[in-house]
Amino acid sequence: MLLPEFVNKLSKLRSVGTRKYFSSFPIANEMERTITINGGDDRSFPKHLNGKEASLLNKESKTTPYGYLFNREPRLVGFGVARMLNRHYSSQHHTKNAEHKLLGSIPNYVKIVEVGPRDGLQNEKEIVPTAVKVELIKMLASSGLPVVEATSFVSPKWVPQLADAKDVMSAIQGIGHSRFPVLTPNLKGFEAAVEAGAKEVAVFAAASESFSRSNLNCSIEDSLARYRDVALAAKDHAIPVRGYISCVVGCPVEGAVPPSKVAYVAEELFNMGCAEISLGDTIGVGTPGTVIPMLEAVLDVVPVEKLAVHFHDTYGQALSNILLSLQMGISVVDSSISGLGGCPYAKGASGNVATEDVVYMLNGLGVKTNVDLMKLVLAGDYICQHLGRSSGSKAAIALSRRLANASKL
Ligand SMILES: CC(C)(COP(=O)([O-])OP(=O)([O-])OC[C@H]1O[C@@H](n2cnc3c(N)ncnc32)[C@H](O)[C@@H]1OP(=O)([O-])[O-])[C@@H](O)C(=O)NCCC(=O)NCCSC(=O)C[C@@](C)(O)CC(=O)[O-]
Repeated sequence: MLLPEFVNKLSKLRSVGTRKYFSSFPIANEMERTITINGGDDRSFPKHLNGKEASLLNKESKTTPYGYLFNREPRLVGFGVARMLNRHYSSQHHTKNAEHKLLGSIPNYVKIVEVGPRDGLQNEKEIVPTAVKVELIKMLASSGLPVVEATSFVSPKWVPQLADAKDVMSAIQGIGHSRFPVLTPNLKGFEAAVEAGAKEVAVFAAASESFSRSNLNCSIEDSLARYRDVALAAKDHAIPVRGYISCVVGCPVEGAVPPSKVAYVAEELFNMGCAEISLGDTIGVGTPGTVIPMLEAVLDVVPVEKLAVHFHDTYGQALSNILLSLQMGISVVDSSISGLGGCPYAKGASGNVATEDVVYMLNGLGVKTNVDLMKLVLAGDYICQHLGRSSGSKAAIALSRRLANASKL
């Protein structure tokens, strides 16, 4: 599609029924911005496009950088249209919402920690090629995500999918502005991670004894002892350590987990120097009814600014749990692109909350994330194509559908 045709298409969009959405939209500026972004960043055109359309796009990409294809149902979609939808669903329409008395306590900015390349992929049976992982990480970083957890330096016998951790780390050195922490279960993993260029690491304990044994092959106390060694070594290297706690409301073996147990582990991780503590509902059983008492117990021992939440969406409760966590002052949220994920040692647990859904909700609340939702949708499309499955993000599915409909007008 050439530029004039594309602009025609946009004018048509403005004149047929979509006026109420787009009438105040500064098309010229937005087109300029789109062209600048795409012109300066050739990765805006993912390399996973199909046959004829891909070659057309490649051929035209220098002169028509606003063209974009979704390859599941090949069609040319104006990237400007994508941007318009992005704008339509952005916080610009909702900046006042956070001033409502029910939302007044939520933070102005939320840091999203993208865990898709690690938590999202670790459970995949088929080995995902290193190049695909690297491309995914690059796409996620280019969407503006401040933190993309890249991989794990764990035993390849335990998690074969992430056996290429060293290669992934070497391929992403120096890209973008995101931080790329990695999981390290012990000193051996920490040393390997540092050698591979990791600048941040994460340790992972559990609030349930049974889960600790199945995930780490040791008791909670033994895991904390290992993590003290990792924290000491990290201090020597000036490397920040994040501490995860799994099973903060429920365990696949033990059932309900008392808030006091979570608070105990959180305080231990905090005291050993963890810069951030992420509270994981590993099997996604929590509701606001169980998450509130757990958070209250942890907030008694760890300052709110050190806490993050990490919800899986097995029972569809993740967004409500995130909203109440924000209302309780937490401003760091973990999520996974397209809702990928599930822990190999938590059978039946479904994916993490989808990053696209979290960003969509935060945009609607007028909370800043600095993440470009449409670029996330493209990253999700890329990895779902590779895995041969549809997205677990409702927002991504709805936005893709709107794009498809807009392109037909
Ligand atoms: C902790 C261990 C290693 C203990 O595993 P082990 O078998 O008890 O350990 P070991 O010390 O006896 O070592 C066994 C073998 O592993 C090797 N090994 C030992 N350490 C490493 C290492 N770091 N990197 C590479 N290799 C390692 C070690 O060298 C040895 O090799 P061998 O002599 O047999 O050839 C194992 O249990 C493990 O790797 N567990 C990781 C499990 C995992 O990654 N789970 C998923 C992440 S947690 C999660 O997803 C939850 C979270 C964070 O997302 C939050 C939430 O949702 O709740």
